[in-house]
Amino acid sequence: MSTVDTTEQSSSAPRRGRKPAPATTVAMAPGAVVPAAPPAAQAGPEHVTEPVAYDAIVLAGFGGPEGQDDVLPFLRNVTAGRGIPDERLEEVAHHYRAFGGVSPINSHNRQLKAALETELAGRGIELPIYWGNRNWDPYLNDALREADAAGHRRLLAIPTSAYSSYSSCRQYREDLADALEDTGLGGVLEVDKVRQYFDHPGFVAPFVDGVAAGLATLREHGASTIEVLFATHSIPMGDAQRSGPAELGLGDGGAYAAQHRAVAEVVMEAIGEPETPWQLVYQSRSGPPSQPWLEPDVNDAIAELPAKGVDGVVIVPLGFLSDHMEVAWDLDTEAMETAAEHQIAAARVPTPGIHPKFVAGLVDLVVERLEGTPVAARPALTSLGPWYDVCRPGCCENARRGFRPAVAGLAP
Ligand SMILES: CC1=C(CCC(=O)O)c2cc3nc(cc4[nH]c(cc5[nH]c(cc1n2)c(C)c5CCC(=O)O)c(CCC(=O)O)c4C)C(CCC(=O)O)=C3C
Ligand SMILES: [Fe+2]
Repeated sequence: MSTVDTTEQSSSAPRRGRKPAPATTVAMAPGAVVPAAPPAAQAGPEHVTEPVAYDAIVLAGFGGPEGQDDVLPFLRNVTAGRGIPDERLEEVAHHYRAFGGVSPINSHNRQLKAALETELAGRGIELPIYWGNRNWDPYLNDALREADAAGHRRLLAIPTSAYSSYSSCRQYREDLADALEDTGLGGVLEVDKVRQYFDHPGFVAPFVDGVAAGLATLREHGASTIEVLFATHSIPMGDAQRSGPAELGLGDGGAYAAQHRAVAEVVMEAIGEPETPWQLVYQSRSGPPSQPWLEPDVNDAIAELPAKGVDGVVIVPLGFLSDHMEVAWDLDTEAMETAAEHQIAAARVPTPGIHPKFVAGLVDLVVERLEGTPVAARPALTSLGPWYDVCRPGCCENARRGFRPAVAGLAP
């Protein structure tokens, strides 16, 4: 039994025991486009192809506690109005308490902001970045007030979330609309957002490096039959079905699951191992047991591996940008324990973090909107993208909460 954590492995670490990546990785180069049949990629009002003179960027984060006293107030913010019982909050608080009440997420976003500033400066783009969170200090309200005080008027938001769903897209749009309302800046500032970037080469490239390195590490440690588990946040089935615009008809898991599956497929192709078994699994489920959420859970999937003759698992945090609490607890603590229990060697792939290609990719997304890049010239590695700049009415709506105003949406 061995548990190998590749967390610290940098993308530039030598990949021993692998032949050079095959030609398919060429598709990872920024600028490469997969022009395949696009349900979403057709030019229309959802894509803005006029240049816009944005004068600042808002980095819109989730937020996390930075000490034991922050933990419960933070959790109350996250679950505000959702009737999540205190027992459940205590359960989650325990994850944070085990780490001194500090989520690494804010420090990651500070690093990302600094890396983006360096990248922008290096390209001669003079756009300041204001960082604000949905659930903790500094809040989106603070970011908007700061941008306004500095005289900015047209803001482009970069949410720290790559996929479509209520929690990963619309809720950021709604909270930005709330922040405009709260600060009284609704008529003063205009806030757009970059498209969801699940299939942007800059987001995908770090996972390609990481999965290749994870497989190599496990093989070096003697694993012979390996399965790759692409893990993302579970969400309620109803949210999944409503993720993305209904018109796309992407089936039970909606755009959310379809986007993850498509990216996972691209990653396996890019490392030249389309035949290596993989599956999409889910983590961090909450909510009452009576409510169906996306499955299987990562731990259940790991428990099934020995019966399939699998002795190594690569765990890919495909749904996340940084090693925050959902990664540190649910994957590095729980899933690693499950793997050890079942005598499966496990390697956890790094999140994009501040990988230079990821940072450059986010700046590419900003440039795309500054220049109004034609849809056909926008890089996207799956046939689902390039995703919308502006969401259709009802896109990613939350059935439980009903309609709330949101920025970056088409008028109903
Ligand atoms: C899709 C998705 C992402 C990915 C997109 C993105 O990154 O935005 C994400 C990220 C995150 N989720 C986080 C934390 C939490 N999420 C919760 C609750 C929930 N998340 C949901 C979904 C997602 N969540 C859902 C459907 C709920 C149930 C509540 C509801 O019905 O809407 C709760 C409440 C307690 C609980 O219910 O477990 C907490 C504390 C943190 C911060 C980690 C840190 O502090 O380091 C991050 C980055
Ligand atoms: Fe969450």
